[in-house]
Amino acid sequence: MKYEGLDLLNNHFLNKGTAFTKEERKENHIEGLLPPFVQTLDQQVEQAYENYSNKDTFLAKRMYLMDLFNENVTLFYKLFSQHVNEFMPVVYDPTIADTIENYSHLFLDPQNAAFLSIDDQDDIEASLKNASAGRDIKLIVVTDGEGILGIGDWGVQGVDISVGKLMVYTAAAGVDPKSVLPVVLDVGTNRKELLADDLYMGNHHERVTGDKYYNFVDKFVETAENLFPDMYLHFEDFGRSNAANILNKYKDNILTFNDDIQGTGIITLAGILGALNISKEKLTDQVYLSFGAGTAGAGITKRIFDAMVEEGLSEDEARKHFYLVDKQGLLFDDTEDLTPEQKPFTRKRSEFANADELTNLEAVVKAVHPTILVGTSTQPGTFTEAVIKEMAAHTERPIIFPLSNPTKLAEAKAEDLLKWTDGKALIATGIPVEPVEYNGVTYHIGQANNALVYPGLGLGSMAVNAKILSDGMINKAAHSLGGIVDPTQPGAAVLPPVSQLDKFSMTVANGVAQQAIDEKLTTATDAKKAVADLKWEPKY
Ligand SMILES: NC(=O)c1ccc[n+]([C@@H]2O[C@H](COP(=O)([O-])OP(=O)(O)OC[C@H]3O[C@@H](n4cnc5c(N)ncnc54)[C@H](O)[C@@H]3O)[C@@H](O)[C@H]2O)c1
Ligand SMILES: O=C(O)C[C@H](O)C(=O)O
Ligand SMILES: [Mn+2]
Repeated sequence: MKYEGLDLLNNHFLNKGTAFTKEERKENHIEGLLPPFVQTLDQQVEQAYENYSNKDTFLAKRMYLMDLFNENVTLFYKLFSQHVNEFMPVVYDPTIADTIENYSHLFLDPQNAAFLSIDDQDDIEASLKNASAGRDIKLIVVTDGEGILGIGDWGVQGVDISVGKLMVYTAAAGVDPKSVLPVVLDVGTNRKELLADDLYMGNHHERVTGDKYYNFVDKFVETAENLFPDMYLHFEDFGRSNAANILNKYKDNILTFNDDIQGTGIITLAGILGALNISKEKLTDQVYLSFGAGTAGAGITKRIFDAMVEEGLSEDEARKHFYLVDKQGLLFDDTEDLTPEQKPFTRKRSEFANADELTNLEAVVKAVHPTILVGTSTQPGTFTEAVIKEMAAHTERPIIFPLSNPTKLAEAKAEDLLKWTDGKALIATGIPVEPVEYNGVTYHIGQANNALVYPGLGLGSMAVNAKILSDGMINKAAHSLGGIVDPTQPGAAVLPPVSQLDKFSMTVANGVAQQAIDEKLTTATDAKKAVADLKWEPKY
């Protein structure tokens, strides 16, 4: 189908705006619809950046960028690619949390998303076809909005996380924006203020659960697979009771990925390897404490556990290095309401003289002397001075990762962690943090956010159209981020900087594609060529 006239200007994939040449304007019947001067893409970028810079708040900046995306995808990504560091917190976390909480009130445009309602299941196929509009979809990010970041259940408003994650795929790894589709599964919401809000745009009923819920997810997966057989299916921010079930159901049969479980596991392992590269310690000597053992906490624990086993420990030996703390305190084998993912990492009460007192983080830190403390609890400020000083009293370079997002939920601030440990802590945070000056040293703080790996992992997997996403491919991604940061520099970060996101996404993509080839999960033979062939660039 040929687009011309206003249809062309209104198609954000094809629109070049003021960059349409005189000839193109004539040929496509848009002469007179634009100011006469023909601009270059660079001039458009300059003008857009000026406008962006004049907005006062992150929210206003984000709204401006979303408008730009809706007008001209090429311009949006060219601009994004030139300001990755500056735009990430605006296009993505933490600002995206504000737009999700206020989605129904801020709403202007559905941004190509497919809205699938559990109440209209016969429409699934038509909805996916309508939203894809004939495009060859290779990547879907789907959410059901139940476990958005750490802010919980936001129903259909969670669609913005699918939109935002996809924008990062393109900015970081050059995934073709024409090949992606954001999807939200609207199964209701349990957030009372949304149900009571007349302007709430989702289904006004509580979440549907059980068989009806899982059948709906099944129907979506099956329909999407039929329509888009080469698709990479990325699950995001599902609730704690469903995320792992869904991953386990599909991971051995289709090319699928759970970002909160697997993506977070990869980036945290990469961060820990980076920290150990600085401290020159061994992974198998570490004592690991997970504070918050939900989707992310348990997913990370499993990844670090697997890494210890790969480094030579038996499963039983490796398990002894792990402690999980959740709402109930330290998790024991007799703790009530354990999730299946928590069970393998519980402890026996008989291991402790004071087991019944281990109901809070400080008591557990005192009892087990962790060398690594990872926070995925959604509980702000819980890495207190007392907790951190106790930890630092028993290990030379404590590895401390407060990963809860968005900013308001982080377990601690990097500057406090450095102060409380006299600059010894090896830190990574979930959200971006400016470098911290302490005692004359500039400490760079790594961002352990899955956004540093999922784009490359996805591009590599899609490039070779791997049958599934294997543990080997995941492992490869985790080991691909080493060697970029110089660990001998004082204040070195444990992870490479977001400003190099595009570069190391390619390293991850190439490594993952090669691993898929080595494991015979693809018919492709040349990883680098496959990745380069799939990579999209913003240009006219
Ligand atoms: N940095 C990253 O890349 C990344 C990735 C995924 C998740 N996260 C963050 O991790 C957090 C958790 O996400 P999730 O998907 O695992 O959510 P989740 O709901 O599955 O898990 C949260 C866990 O914290 C526990 N918890 C609640 N209160 C607690 C308390 N007082 N003490 C100890 N534990 C407590 C809950 O019981 C639950 O098990 C969120 O803030 C999210 O933004 C960060
Ligand atoms: O979205 C993020 O910033 C990371 C992660 O997927 C989360 O749920 O917090
Ligand atoms: Mn997430």
